[in-house]
Amino acid sequence: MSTTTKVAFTGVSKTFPKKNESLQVLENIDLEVGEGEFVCLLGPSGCGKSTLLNIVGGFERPTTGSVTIDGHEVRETHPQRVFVFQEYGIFPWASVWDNVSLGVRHLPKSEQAKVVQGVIDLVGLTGFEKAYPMELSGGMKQRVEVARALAVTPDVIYMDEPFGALDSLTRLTMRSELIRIWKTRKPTILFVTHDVDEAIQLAERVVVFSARPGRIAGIVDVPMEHPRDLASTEYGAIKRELYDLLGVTQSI
Ligand SMILES: Nc1ncnc2c1ncn2[C@@H]1O[C@H](COP(=O)(O)OP(=O)(O)OP(=O)(O)O)[C@@H](O)[C@H]1O
Repeated sequence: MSTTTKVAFTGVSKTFPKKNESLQVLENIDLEVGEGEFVCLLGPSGCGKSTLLNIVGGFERPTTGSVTIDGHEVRETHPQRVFVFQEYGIFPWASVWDNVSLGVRHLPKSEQAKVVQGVIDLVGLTGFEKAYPMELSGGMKQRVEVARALAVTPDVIYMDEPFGALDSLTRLTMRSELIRIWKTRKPTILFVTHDVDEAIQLAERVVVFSARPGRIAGIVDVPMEHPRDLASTEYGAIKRELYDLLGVTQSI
C-alpha cells in the first residue's frame, strides 16, 4: 500500500429497515486504501460489497462509523469519483463520442475534444468515435463505459463487477487492459467482485468479506508484478488462501 491514505473506513456498519425488523448488511468495517492503490473487495453474494461502494460513493450513509477521502468525511457524491458498472450504463442512442463526452460538456469545445479523444485512444477505441453501441461488441461497450469514467479525470474509481456480463476470454483481455490504464493514470480503484481469479489478477490487495452481515474476514496481499503468471505456484498459493478465507472447498 502507498504511504498516503486516500480512503479510510472507520467502524462502518449498515442496517436497512425491513418491515418490522431490520437487515444488518455490514458490520464494523475498518479499512484504509492508499492513494493510487488497486483494491478488490471479494465476497459472497449479498455480503454488502455494493452497499459499501454506495457508502464511499456518497449514495448511502453508514448507520454507524464514517468514511473519509483525503481526510474529509464523505457525505455526498463527487464529480471526480465515478462508478463503472456493467456495459448497460451507456446510452444506445448516442455515439461513442457522445457517450464519452457526457461528463465533460462543461469544458470549452477544444478542451473537451482533447480529453475525449485522449480517453478513447487510451481504451483502444480509436476509429470508433462515430459508432453506436449496437455496432460494438460487449468488450467494446465496456471500453466506452471505462472511457466515460476516465474522461472526468477521476481520482477514485468504483467498479462494481464491471466485466460480469462478458465472456471469459474478453474478461481476461479487459482485465489486462484495465491494469494498463490504471498504470497510466494511477487512480485509486475499489473493484467489487465475487470472482477469486479476477481479484488475484487485478488487485494489489484483496479484502475478503464474510457472508452477511459483511465483516472483513481477512486481507491478502498480491505481491506479484504484472503481467501475472496465472500458472505460477505463487498465484496458486494466494488462490488457496482466498478460498480458505471464503470458507469454500476447492475440490468438486
Ligand atoms: N437500499 C436498500 N434497501 C434495503 N435493502 C438493501 C438495500 N440495498 C441493499 N440491500 C440489501 O443488502 C444486502 C446486501 O446487498 P449488496 O448489493 O450490497 O450485496 P453484494 O455483496 O454487492 O451482493 P452481489 O454480489 O450479489 O451484488 C442484500 O440483502 C440487499 O437486499
